[in-house]
Amino acid sequence: MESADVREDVLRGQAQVWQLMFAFADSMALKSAVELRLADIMHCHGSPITLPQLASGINSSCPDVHIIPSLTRIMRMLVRKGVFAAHRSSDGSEETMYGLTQISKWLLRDSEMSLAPMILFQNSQLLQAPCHHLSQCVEEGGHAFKKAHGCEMWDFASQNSQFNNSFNKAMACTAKIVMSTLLSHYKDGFDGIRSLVDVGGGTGEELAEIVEFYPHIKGVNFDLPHVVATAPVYEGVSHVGGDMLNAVPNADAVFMKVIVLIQDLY
Ligand SMILES: C[S@@+](CC[C@H](N)C(=O)[O-])C[C@H]1O[C@@H](n2cnc3c(N)ncnc32)[C@H](O)[C@@H]1O
Repeated sequence: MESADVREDVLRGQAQVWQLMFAFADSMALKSAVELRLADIMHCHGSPITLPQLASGINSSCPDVHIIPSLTRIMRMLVRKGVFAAHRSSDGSEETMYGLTQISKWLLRDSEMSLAPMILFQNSQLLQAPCHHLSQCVEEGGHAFKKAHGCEMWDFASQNSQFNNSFNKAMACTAKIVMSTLLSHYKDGFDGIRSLVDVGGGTGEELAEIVEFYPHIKGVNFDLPHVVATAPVYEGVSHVGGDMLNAVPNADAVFMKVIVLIQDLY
């Protein structure tokens, strides 16, 4: 007969399966927080906020009374994960007040340091669809993106402007975060360089950060034509479209970030 400890372990294993089974619900709740701009509503309010106040800040044609039940459930999940803070009001009303945490500050849409575009992209239906083909990739080989969408990701992006924009914004939002750390630690690395080409540089944000820090550098942002076609103008940076598998523009040094690995993934 099984001991009580073994039975306890078996039941714990079962509970962990349920947690894994519903792990997607966490990322979907996070995505909905960004879509509904919950962090921005709290930020604009400037102090902890009640659920009806949060509901009234949501851009919806529905009366608040219809919004509140589903918003309550989403907030419950997000508070449990530490995305938002919740505490009882001190005015004696017993109402729950919601506020930002160090996690939700990264969800602010208009902040310079925001992961909102990355959250929206990573959890979009278009990027989630390939995940349903993982076992098929093991069984047959091949790439999940192609199985889901019928072509490689870069070709898909060149034909689908919504996906292209969402991808480029997702990449760009990490540029400020990563580059500020890189530039403060890799101090002397750029000193002797007069020109720098960022291969697979997206819409040029990371190179713009480098050139702003080292204005003596002439920056060349190199990426696929459909990507540079949407790139903003940055002082000291020129955009060149092409395929790095054929040739890359000449420069004193080449910068590459998150490029080699993804060639294999997609
Ligand atoms: C994961 S993103 C990284 C973007 C940026 N380096 C960063 O770290 O945020 C990969 C980039 O490589 C570009 N890319 C993919 N294949 C390419 C190719 N054959 N030639 C030039 N760029 C390419 C994509 O368009 C995309 O902008």
